[in-house]
Amino acid sequence: MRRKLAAGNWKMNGTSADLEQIEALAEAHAGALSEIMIATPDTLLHRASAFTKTGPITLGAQNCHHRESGAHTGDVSAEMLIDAGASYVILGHSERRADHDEHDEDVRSKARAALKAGLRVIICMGEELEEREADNTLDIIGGQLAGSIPDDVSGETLVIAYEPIWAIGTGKVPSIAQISEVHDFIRLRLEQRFGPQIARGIRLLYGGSVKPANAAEIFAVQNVDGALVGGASLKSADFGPIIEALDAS
Ligand SMILES: O=C(CO)COP(=O)(O)O
Repeated sequence: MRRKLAAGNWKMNGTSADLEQIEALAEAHAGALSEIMIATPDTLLHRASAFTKTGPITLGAQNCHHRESGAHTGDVSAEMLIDAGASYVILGHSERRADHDEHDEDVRSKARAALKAGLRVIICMGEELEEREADNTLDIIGGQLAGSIPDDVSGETLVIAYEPIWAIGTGKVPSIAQISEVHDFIRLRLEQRFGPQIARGIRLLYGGSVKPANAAEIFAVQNVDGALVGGASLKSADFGPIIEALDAS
């Protein structure tokens, strides 16, 4: 049985004043059935870890370097993230693919480094609007799956987030049928590559304009095991109802 995961991606938002949002979530959802992960900026990880020592909240980072250490000014290794309090790292987010020219092979080597260090990885993938309109979505996702995911994964260590680029921060959400089609396709490809036992343990998140108002409908989809939430994860008043919808699904 896969444990549901409500994952928040704070992106480049948040200073120490916002730690109270994590504190409030930890208090309000101490008994949550779902796992709750918040990927803060690296600068907040250590202080946020004070609120996540007990209870269902785990912390994550939003990127890591593919090497363990060395002369890489401005970069952060997986081991450093663990040291600061992270147990997850989000990799291959479309914003990093666009802003930092990250490609599938970069995501794959970062994922290898993260897994080796002991982080769990959330690998993101998704299509552009033109690709969706040209009916190429499954080809794009199939390519990203094959290229971004390393061989040595398990249901414990790998989470995949399907985030259509055109749905991120736009208020637009794919139809339930579209979400279902992509998630079923990802599960099938994982089964073909890793075998049914591993594939059935890997959690598949939907991401892109998830809000309290649409969460329950999305969580009712069979192969949706949770969400990767951007804007609505910044305030506990928004993220809380999403966690409750996931617990109830
Ligand atoms: O990119 C996302 C999460 O990684 C989704 O962001 P929004 O929830 O703000 O659309």
